[in-house]
Parts: sequence; structure tokens; C-alpha cells
Amino acid sequence: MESEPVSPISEPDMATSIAMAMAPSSVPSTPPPQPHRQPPSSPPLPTPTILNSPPIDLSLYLVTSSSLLPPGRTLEATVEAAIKGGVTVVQLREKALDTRPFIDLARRIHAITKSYDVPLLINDRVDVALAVGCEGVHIGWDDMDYETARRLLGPTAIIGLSVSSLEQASLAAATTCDYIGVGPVLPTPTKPDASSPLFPSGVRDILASISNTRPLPAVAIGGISATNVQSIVYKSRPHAATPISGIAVVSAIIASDDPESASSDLLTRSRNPPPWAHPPPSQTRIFTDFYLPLILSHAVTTIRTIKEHKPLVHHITNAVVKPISANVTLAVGGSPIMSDVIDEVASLANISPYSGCLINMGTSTPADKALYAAAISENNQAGKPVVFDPVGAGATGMRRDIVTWMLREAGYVDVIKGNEGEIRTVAGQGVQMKGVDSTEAGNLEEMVAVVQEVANRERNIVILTGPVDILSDGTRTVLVRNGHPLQGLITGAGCALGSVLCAALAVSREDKLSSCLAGILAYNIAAERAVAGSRSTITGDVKGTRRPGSFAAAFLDELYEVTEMCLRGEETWTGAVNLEFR
Ligand SMILES: Cc1ncc(COP(=O)(O)OP(=O)(O)O)c(N)n1
Ligand SMILES: Cc1ncsc1CCOP(=O)(O)O
Repeated sequence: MESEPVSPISEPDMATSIAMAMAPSSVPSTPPPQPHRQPPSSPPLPTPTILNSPPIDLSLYLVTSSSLLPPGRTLEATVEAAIKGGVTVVQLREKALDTRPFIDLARRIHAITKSYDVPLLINDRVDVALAVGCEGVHIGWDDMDYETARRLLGPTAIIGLSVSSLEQASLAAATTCDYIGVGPVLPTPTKPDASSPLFPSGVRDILASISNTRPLPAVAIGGISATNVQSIVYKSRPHAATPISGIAVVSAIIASDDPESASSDLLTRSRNPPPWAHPPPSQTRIFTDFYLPLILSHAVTTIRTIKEHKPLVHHITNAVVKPISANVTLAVGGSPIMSDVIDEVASLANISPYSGCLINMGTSTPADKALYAAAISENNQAGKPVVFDPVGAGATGMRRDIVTWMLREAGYVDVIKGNEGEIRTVAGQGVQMKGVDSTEAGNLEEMVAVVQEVANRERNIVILTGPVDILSDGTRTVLVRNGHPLQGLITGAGCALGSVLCAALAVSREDKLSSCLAGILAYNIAAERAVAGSRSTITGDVKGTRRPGSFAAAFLDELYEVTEMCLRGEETWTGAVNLEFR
């Protein structure tokens, strides 16, 4: 923001400044003709001025749209309630209004915003801003060009520009605009003519692209609601550049029956770091061979903590894998519950300090989206982990749509676990899968890159399971070469790993990658021990197996044995680990 005071613009001056601005800046302009005036329809208004505004607080930016008001509510009452709830900027965006009623409405709204010291900006219409004397405008690339708007409004008016691409970001950074509105973040019915959604990772790329030239204050806009705001703010945060300064919303406030609470809820959620946030990379365990003993010792502690706290694992999963998932959860010390009832998700998310939710879309239908959204939202709010297994993600268009919706709109998932085809689908690669088995056999280096890319995009943990399991949080990556091919012959062995990951995260969330690694190591080494045979601490027998039926039972036994060892503080089983750090 520039801080020079500006002299009030009187009406004749306004006409002069419009004419000057329209003329090429190098050509001296002749005095404009006196504009034709209509008789005022109401008593004369005070001379309009563009105020000398203090630096703008973009935390919660309300954009209006009277057409979305609930029946019986006025825009004036909604704006006032929203300001009481914490709105820090108001933009009047009334596409259907002609100039006269637009100016009249703007004057009424300005009287309210001024009394709360909240800036009022006008969407698109520099003439309306000048007529009303409010604090500025928001303009897009089809509206009046920035330089002209600035010349008309003066140096201290607030002018925001829309940014929907890297190119527009660089054009905006070359101006002296005060902020940018970056969006649409998500698809939104409020602006049907909007360009393609950027999603949080696109917002992040835009912020990063201007961070070295002019790191402009930015608000994210488009499809933001109470359920996704924390996830959007979190995922759109660049690692090494200025984050967004706030969020801009239309329907989440304007269409609400209680705009004051809707606003205060949005503000609180957008300001508070989400309970599921990762610590920054600088505060997480270093993953190198040198630290292997520490990493393994942490794995043992994590598993022991599962046994001690018996976390509740709420499974929203497919019928095929429910028995093995429940048995695996019990073997590692967790407490399984299978429930697909939407009314239960809030209670289950809050029933115990140690719980988590596993969403496995093995037999999903679009009707399950409401259940998934509620489960994610409740667990996000409770700070409980959500593990997502996009089973068969690439098999059909319906599954691809559910995955896309889950990751973009439903909230935050801490872990995405899948086979190669599923993770490639999540990455946006058009993989056609047969049934729910992975059909691709890409090279390892490329798969590592895909896992890292998705983890970085989603700001979470991504696990690709296969002959080599690849885990990444976007910064640290581990390859696990433990496990046995017989795991692939047991229905649900892949899905039930999700139960262990969820149990591990339910008891230990400070370093989610380490917790997931603990779960995978115990799981895969149990499989190896089931094949090789180990001495039972109960019967003293040593019995290995090479056949799937007996493997299923032996695997469960070994999972129990390995996790019981952890409870006793024994680390010997970790001698079998075969890890590679990237
Ligand atoms: C804060 C904010 N950001 C972006 C927009 C979109 O503006 P624009 O591209 O001019 O589209 P319309 O709003 O005119 O449809 C905005 N209004 N506010
Ligand atoms: C004006 C605008 N610009 C980009 S998206 C959008 C509309 C946002 O509306 P909502 O908050 O209801 O999704």
C-alpha cells in the first residue's frame, strides 16, 4: 500500500480525472466538456472522496451477491452481521444492478462498512467507487485496465486484481496493485464463467511464482466453505514463500441464515493452524542411514503405544475386507469399529483421545460422498487422522470422480495409501485399471517421483504399496523392501494395512511419516516371519508356510507376536528391516 494522503475528489475533479485517465498519458488533455447532469432524485449527497485507507486486512473478505440472500434477508443486514462476525473487507459485487441502483446500494452499504472501519471495494465499476467515495475497487482482466483505474482513483485507493494463472500473476506483480484475488480455487456455482479451478496447489504455485519479484498480499477465492477452509489454507501454503493473507467468500456467508456465526466460524478456522497440520520439514526426524537406530526405536515405541492406548479405528470400508481389517486391527492392539452411519461419525471421531478413521472406497458409490465428507470433516475438526485408500481408483470414471472430489473438496486426508495404479490415478495420470489390481509396472524412480509429487501437492503422506513400498511426505522418502508376495494372495491384506496405519497415527501424530513407517515395518516383517517361521512365544513351535490359506493365519499370529514384542520393548524383529532413504 502506498501511504501518501489523497485529496478528496470533488465531482468536477472526478470528471476531469476520468477524461485524463482515458487520454494517452503522453498527450496533454484538453479540459473536458461539462458533463450533462440529471436532476438529483434524492437530496444532494456529500462530496464523494476516496479515503486514505490504512493497510488492508484481508483475513476474511466478503464478496456480495444479493441473488444468493436467503428469502427475507437484506444485503445491509447481512453485511453488518458478517462484519460483526469478523469480516475485514467487503466487496460489492452486484452483476445484475444498473448504475443508479448500484450506486444507491453502494452508498447504503458504505454507510455500514464505514461505521465499522471496514473498507468497501466495488467489483468492476470504477465509476461507482468514485461516485460513492468508497475505499477502492476489485477488477479483473476484462474490466478497466489497472493503470487507468489507478489514475482515476488516485494513489491511496485500494485496487485488487484477479489472478487465475501464472501469467496473470506476473502481470499483476508488475503493477502497483494492493492485493490479488487468486482463484477460483475450487469449482463454484457462484461464478459460472470462471476459468478452470486452480486447486490449492495452483494457488501455491502462483504465490511462489511472484515471491521473488513482488510478493503481493493475496486472498484465495472460489468454493471456500467452513468444511474445506482449513484444508485450502494449509495446502495452498508455499514452503518458502509468503502464504495467502486471507480468504474471500460469497455463498458461505451471503447464503447463510446466520452470517455472523458463519463469518466468525470461517475466520477462526482460517486463522487457526489445523490440528492435523504436519510440522515443518525442519522439525521432523531426519531420515538417513545414520539415524536408522533412532528411526527403528521410534517404530517400536509407536507400536507399543498402540498396544497401550488401544485406539479406536473407525472403518468405513468394503464388506469384502471387513473381517481381515478387524482381525488385523485387534492383532496390533487397536479397537476396530465398522460403521457406515453418517449420524455416528461425529461421536466416533470424539469418543476417545486415541482414534482415527479409515476410508476405503472398495465398493463406493456416489451416494457415499456425504458419509465421507462428514467423516473427514468431523475427524479434521477433532484433530484425528484420516487414512484414505482409493481402492480401484482408476477402474471407472465414477471412482476417478470420487477420488478427485475427496482430495479437492471433502477436506484433509492425512494419508493416501494405494497400489501403483491407484496412486497414479490420484496423481492425475490417466491409468486404466482392470478391477482393483494394479496393472502398471512403471520404473521405480518414476514411481518415487509420483509419490513425492502427490505428497507435496496434498501436503500429506503418500504410500505406494507393491514389491517395494514407497512412502513420502514430500520432503522425506523411504523405500521399504520388506514383505512377501503371499500378501498379494490374501484378499484384504492390502486394505488391512490401512487399519494399522490409522492405529499408528491415532497414537502418534507428531511425525506422521515415522508413524506410518512403524506400521508398515511391523506389517511386512510379520509377513516375512509367517513364511519363514518363528518360534511362538506361546507354544514354542517353529512353523513356516508357503501357501495362502495357512499364510493368512500365520500372518495374523506374527503380527500379534511382533507387536507384543514391541509392548515388551524388544527391538530384535527390527533386525530384518530393509530400508532405503531418498
Ligand atoms: C477477491 C476477488 N478475487 C477475484 C474476483 C474475480 O473478479 P473478476 O475476475 O473480475 O470476475 P467477476 O467478479 O467480475 O465475475 C473477485 N471478484 N474478487
Ligand atoms: C467472484 C469469484 N471469483 C472467482 S470465484 C468467485 C466466486 C466465489 O464464490 P463462492 O465463495 O460462493 O464460491
